[in-house]
Amino acid sequence: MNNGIDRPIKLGRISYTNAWPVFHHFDPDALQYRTEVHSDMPATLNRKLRAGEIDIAAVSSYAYGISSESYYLLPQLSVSSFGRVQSILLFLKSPLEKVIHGKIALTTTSATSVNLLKIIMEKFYGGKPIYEDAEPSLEKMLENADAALLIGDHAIRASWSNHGYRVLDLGEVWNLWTGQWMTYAVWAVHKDTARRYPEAIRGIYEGLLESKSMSARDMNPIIAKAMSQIGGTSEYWHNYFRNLCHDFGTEQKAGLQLYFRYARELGLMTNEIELLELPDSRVIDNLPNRR
Ligand SMILES: C=C(O[C@@H]1C=C(C(=O)O)C=C[C@H]1O)C(=O)O
Repeated sequence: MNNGIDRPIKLGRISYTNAWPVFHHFDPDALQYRTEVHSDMPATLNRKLRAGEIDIAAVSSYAYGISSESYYLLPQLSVSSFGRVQSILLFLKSPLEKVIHGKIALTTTSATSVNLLKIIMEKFYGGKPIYEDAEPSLEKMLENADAALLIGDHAIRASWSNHGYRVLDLGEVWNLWTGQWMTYAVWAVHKDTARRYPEAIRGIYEGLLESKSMSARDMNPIIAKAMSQIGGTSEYWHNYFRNLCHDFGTEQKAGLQLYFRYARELGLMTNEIELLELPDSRVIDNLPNRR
């Protein structure tokens, strides 16, 4: 079933629930071209895409930003929120005044949110904390730190525990200070792969879009799966997915460009970024440098 392409296309899937709507109904076996799905934490997918170990993936928007010259974005796909996101959370053991000059433990699973936290701490709050990478385990992280950043299902589970800490939702803080959307993840493909295998990439892209729209029509199967795998109530998950947006339109792009600008101002990235989207496959077919 490889239809003339010499190897499978490797697709990276974020294992956190926030990306499920885009992947849940995606069936690699229904595609014309062989596609292997690799499920992982965002930071691992960021690294694997960068290293060329996978071809196309949902990645941290920050990871896209620092390597954007190598990638096309898949249009109309992101993980974004306008305000509260409920799964990018800073748990405070000490008062905020101490945290901003104290020590913060950062989950090793993230790239966007650790840099969003730096923007919030340094640019918005005028602090300069020390950051320390840590495995995503709330109590362990807080043994030696004033606050801990968790994302995804680690953050969701920790928010349900009876921890007694004050919690900041970084999507909410970003929106309060900027009035903008925040985009945490985007879908990116290596330009090389898109040029070499335009139809295979187009097939994957259309499969992801189809999954997104099926999920938008009926969230119940995803909510049932989240309840059985992670726990929580149907109401919690309805509300969680209502706050998330998987589109990537003008407003989400404006918010992401502002995030990139602030990251540049803090020296967290260097280049200006053009959000270059996957061209139509007929256009790719005619690109002069197609190999
Ligand atoms: C909304 C979320 O979005 C994400 C946050 C990411 C990051 O911080 O690098 C990467 C991918 C998404 O998982 C979340 O993890 O809760």
